[in-house]
Amino acid sequence: MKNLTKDFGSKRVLTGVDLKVHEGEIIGYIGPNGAGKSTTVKIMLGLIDDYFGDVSIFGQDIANGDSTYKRRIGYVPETADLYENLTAKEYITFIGELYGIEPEIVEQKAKKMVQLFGIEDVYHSRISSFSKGMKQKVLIISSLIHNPDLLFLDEPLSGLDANSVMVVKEILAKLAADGKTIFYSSHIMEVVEKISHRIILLADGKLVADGSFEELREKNMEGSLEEIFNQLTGFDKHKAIAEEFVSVVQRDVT
Ligand SMILES: Nc1ncnc2c1ncn2[C@@H]1O[C@H](COP(=O)(O)OP(=O)(O)OP(=O)(O)O)[C@@H](O)[C@H]1O
Repeated sequence: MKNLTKDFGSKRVLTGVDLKVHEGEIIGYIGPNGAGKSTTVKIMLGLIDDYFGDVSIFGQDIANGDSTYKRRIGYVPETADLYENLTAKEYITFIGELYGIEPEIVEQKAKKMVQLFGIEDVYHSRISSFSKGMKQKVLIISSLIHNPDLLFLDEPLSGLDANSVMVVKEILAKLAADGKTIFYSSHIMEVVEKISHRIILLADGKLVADGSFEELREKNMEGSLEEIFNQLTGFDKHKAIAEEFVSVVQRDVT
C-alpha cells in the first residue's frame, strides 16, 4: 500500500498508510475500534474501490480491472452472513466451486477438513442448527478450501473451544511456514503477541507501530502487547472508566 487514504463522506478514516508485506508473514493487524482495520482489508479484497493511493497485491495494482488476484485470497470476516439454510457440505462445496475447484475435489477436501475439525457428525445438517464455534469452523474451512496464498482473518478464533484454538494456531503457523501470508486481526492481544511475526498497529487511520513484538518492546515500550497497545494509543483510564461505569450501574432504579 502506498499512501492509502480513504474518506467516507467528509470523514477521513485512512490517512496515507504505507505498508509492504512479504510472503510467509503472519501480520498481527491491530488497533482500537474504528481505527480503519476492516476498511483497509475491504480495500484489499476489492470490496471498496473508491480510495486514494496505490494498492498492489501479488505485484499487481488491484485497480487495474483484473480481479483474478481474488482467487488467491481467503477471508474470514468478523461477522459473516452464512447461508444458514444450507448444510455444511452444501455451503463449503458451494464456496469451493465459486473459486473454480472441481466438485469431486472440493467434496473430498471438505469431508476431510470437517472430520479434522471434529464436526463430521453435522456435515449434512443445516448450518442454522450449529453452535457459534461450529459455524466458525465452517467459515475457516471455506476460507482455506482453495489453498489461498493470502489470508485475511478477522477474530478467527471467536467461539472456538481451547482445543480447536490450538489446532487453528498450529495450522496458521504451518501455512506461514509454507509461504502463505496471513493478516490476523484481533482484539485478543495475548494471541496476537504469540502468533504474529510482525505487529502492525493502526490508530485513527494512521500506522503508529510496525515491528516484531520484540522490536516494539525495544522501542521503550514495556510489558505485554496489551500494555504496549495501551501506551501507543495513549490509554490509561480503564480503572477510572470502570469505576464510573459500575457507579452508574448501581444507581437507584426506583
Ligand atoms: N460504510 C461506511 N460508511 C461510513 N463510515 C464508515 C463505513 N465503514 C466504516 N466507516 C467508518 O470508518 C472508520 C473505520 O472503521 P473500520 O470498520 O475500518 O474500523 P476497525 O478498525 O475495523 O474497527 P473494529 O475494531 O471496531 O472492527 C470508523 O469511524 C467507521 O465508523
